Amino acid sequence: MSTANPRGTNPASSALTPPPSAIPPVRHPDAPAPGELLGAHYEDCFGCGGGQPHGLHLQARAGEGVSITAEFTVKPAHQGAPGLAHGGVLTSALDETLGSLNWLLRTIAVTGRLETDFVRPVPVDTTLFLQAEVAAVAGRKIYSTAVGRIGGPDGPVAVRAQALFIEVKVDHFIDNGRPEEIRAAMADPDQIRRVRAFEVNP
Ligand SMILES: CCCCC/C=C\C/C=C\C/C=C\C/C=C\CCCC(=O)SCCNC(=O)CCNC(=O)[C@H](O)C(C)(C)COP(=O)(O)OP(=O)(O)OC[C@H]1O[C@@H](n2cnc3c(N)ncnc32)[C@H](O)[C@@H]1OP(=O)(O)O
Repeated sequence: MSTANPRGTNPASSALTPPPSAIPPVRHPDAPAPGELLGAHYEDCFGCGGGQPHGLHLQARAGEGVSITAEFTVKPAHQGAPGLAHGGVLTSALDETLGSLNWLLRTIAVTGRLETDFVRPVPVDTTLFLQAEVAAVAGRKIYSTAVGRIGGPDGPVAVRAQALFIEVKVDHFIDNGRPEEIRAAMADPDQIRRVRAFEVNP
């Protein structure tokens, strides 16, 4: 996937254009190897968790450099129009894929802005083949792009997105999440291990 013109003919808003001071992303030395499945970052995540019956159950795999591939199959629960995926659900799949990129940087970050181009309708039962990469980093700001294809990893483009993620500390979740879920997450050793992996690294 090229970052030269990730949206085809549609320009992104200026907030999604890296500033001149931006630098190329650096893959963390402990990032999962290319081809490795990342697994869910949180069991109850709508995008990747196994604990959400109607969630996307998106599976992301590390790619080369700071890139990710992922697959998501549209289920009847994801419809907007009869037999077609809801646009917001497709954007969620893009958001999740783009968010997964931050694992390769070992940075905790949240979506600040996300713009989606819907290029083709996506029918129920279709698998969306997603590819995403970080284009540039400027301080806490991470600029990324993603594309979703149908029919196969090299099939026609159905959706494209450009995003700005903002780096946050783990306190972002602790301070803002509903206490019930935060307490449960903090009592789960697997969850703590996943978060610590980010915190102890430079
Ligand atoms: C113990 C339990 C913990 C459990 C945690 C579990 C897991 C965590 C680990 C790993 C996660 C891994 C993968 C996640 C994968 C996928 C998930 C999908 C991702 C999401 O779905 S995540 C949900 C949606 N997301 C939000 O819920 C964000 C709500 N929001 C805020 O929380 C604040 O808004 C925030 C923090 C974004 C910024 O706030 P802030 O105060 O920290 O920083 P500030 O405002 O100063 O912005 C700094 C610079 O970014 C620029 N900037 C900011 N926002 C911008 C925008 N929208 N457009 C253009 N520029 C923007 C400013 O202009 C400034 O730029 P400059 O530095 O140049 O002045």
